[in-house]
Amino acid sequence: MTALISASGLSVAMGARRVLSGVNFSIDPGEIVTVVGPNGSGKSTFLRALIGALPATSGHVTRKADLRLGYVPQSLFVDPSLPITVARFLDLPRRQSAQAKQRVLLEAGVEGLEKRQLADLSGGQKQRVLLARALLGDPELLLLDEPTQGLDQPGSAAFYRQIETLRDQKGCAILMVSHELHVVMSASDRVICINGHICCEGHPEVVAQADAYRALFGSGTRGALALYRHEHSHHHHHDHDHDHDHDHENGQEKEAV
Ligand SMILES: Nc1ncnc2c1ncn2[C@@H]1O[C@H](COP(=O)(O)OP(=O)(O)OP(=O)(O)O)[C@@H](O)[C@H]1O
Repeated sequence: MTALISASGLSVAMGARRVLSGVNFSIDPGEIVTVVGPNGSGKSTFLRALIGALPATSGHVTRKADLRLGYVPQSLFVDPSLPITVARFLDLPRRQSAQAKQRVLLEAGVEGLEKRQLADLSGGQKQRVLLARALLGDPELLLLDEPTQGLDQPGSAAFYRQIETLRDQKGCAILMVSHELHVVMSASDRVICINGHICCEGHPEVVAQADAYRALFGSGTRGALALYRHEHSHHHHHDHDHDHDHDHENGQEKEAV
């Protein structure tokens, strides 16, 4: 399988300060990868370097030719004194057909919102409209930088379920940054923990138990992780022989490094 993006020995400096060092990474079609790490650990820098918005100071990044990217920002501020409907918003910067708008709103889980004022939507609806906009270009890779900021935990969990459904239906790969480890991890095939370099990576279960991860985030997230699974009625067994009530959980395991 050809990777959509890969990085090898990627280092990025901001002025005199090295923000990322020696990062090796790749994401394949259809994969969901979540990047976690403390504040200021280089997560946004990593995303920006991967898409070519920031130059590598050493190492290199390779992107599939003509890679179709969709980007979902953290949040959207809408000035209530500037009325704009959802449909008009989706027409920026390029006019879209009514069918295209209908399709992406449906895919993002907010069908029928075309005529609503953006300013009147709930936080969760706004995030889904941003997601819908990112889907207009039929992306092979969706990048999300803390896409659920301001949503409560059930709202975030619902958003991540939507992301998973999208991947299952459209086969697009997802690369996202999130602070909400406990909510997002179950939706990920792979988690990358960054703190200036990759501290550990692998299947969510493996990362949650890795020493480097625990040193950064403590061990408290295990319980919350289990809680989230419970909501999904996932059943997990460490030998992975019996846990197939949901088949998206069967991603391969990598050893933590
Ligand atoms: N334009 C810039 N000029 C100088 N330093 C920068 C610049 N952008 C980011 N940095 C520094 O690089 C480091 C990594 O920033 P980055 O935004 O990648 O971290 P992050 O992990 O995304 O943080 P957060 O979780 O707080 O969003 C930080 O110390 C930040 O201060």
